[in-house]
Amino acid sequence: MTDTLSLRRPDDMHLHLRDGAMLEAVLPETARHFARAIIMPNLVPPVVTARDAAAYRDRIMAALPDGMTFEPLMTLYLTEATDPGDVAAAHASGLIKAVKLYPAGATTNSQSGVRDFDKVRGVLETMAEIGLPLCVHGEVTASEVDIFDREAVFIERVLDPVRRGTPGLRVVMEHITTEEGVAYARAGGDDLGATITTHHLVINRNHILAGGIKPHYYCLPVAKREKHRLALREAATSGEPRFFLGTDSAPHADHLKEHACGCAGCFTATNTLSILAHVFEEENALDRLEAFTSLNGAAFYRLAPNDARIRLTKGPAIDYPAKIETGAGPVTVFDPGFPLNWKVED
Ligand SMILES: NC(=O)N[C@@H](CC(=O)O)C(=O)O
Ligand SMILES: [Zn+2]
Ligand SMILES: [Zn+2]
Repeated sequence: MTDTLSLRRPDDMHLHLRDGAMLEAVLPETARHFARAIIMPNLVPPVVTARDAAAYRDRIMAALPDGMTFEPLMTLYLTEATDPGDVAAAHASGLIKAVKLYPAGATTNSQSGVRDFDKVRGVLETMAEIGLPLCVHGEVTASEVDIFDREAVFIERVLDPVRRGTPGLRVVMEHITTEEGVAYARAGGDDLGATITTHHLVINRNHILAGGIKPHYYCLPVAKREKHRLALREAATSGEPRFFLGTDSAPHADHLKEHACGCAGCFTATNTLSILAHVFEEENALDRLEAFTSLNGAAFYRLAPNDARIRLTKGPAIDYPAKIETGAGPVTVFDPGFPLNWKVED
């Protein structure tokens, strides 16, 4: 029986660090275990220009506690006014690793996102030329589309036409939640990747709604029915290069989650690796955990994998905080609903 695991230091290819007091509190939770992360740009106001991204990167590095190392991989928030020249320059200088597409109104702080895809055609064409990935929040926003169908409908109505209209565009389907998402990612070539979150491997929609509403399990895309969770577990543990970890760890202060109109997002940075080891062990796939957390994402982003390693050991249930304190209020740590026996060693 395996009770020790050594992995190359992981990368989180979809992370929300926020800003200010929240950034200060959540950054160490990620930097403790992860070497790098793709940093989501949905601040208020969003990170739209190269200048915004450089300033945000500096604030992240200033918030990093002494003695910790971490490399933020910056992204730009795509708007209908984004300048292709600014994007190309930010890529050429090494400042940004991706551009993020939020359909306007799809999720937290997406109101500056894209409504009319014709308006971003020039940027997408530039990105295809220079090989810069587009990270996509893949949900339609049409009010008549059922929230549980919004990902599958997006693939058909938006993602597939955009990809066909911009040959060579490299795309990451972010936080996929459905068997349709898994199948579409699999049908693509090397220019298509997909992130899978920790929480979508653990919860289905019953966790949110059965026996009382559980706001800390509410995120977007919303967790779907059990067959979709099983499809995600199969994909994540398959070792296939197109699937990699993007935790989408998305902190919101408790008073904004436990609210009549609660925010979407699960905060998983603190215990993600312990949960993933548990899930991969259940699927008899511990030998493929490193591909998911540390190799596949780096390869997609054309980065060398990290040289440093982390070690996990299996033992008595670990302790982790139910909440972390932040200057913006307490933030609840995702509760997987089972004890965690895999511990990341210091
Ligand atoms: N995933 C979420 O539920 N929330 C994210 C936004 C996002 O990634 O869609 C957030 O910024 O809070
Ligand atoms: Zn999203
Ligand atoms: Zn996100």
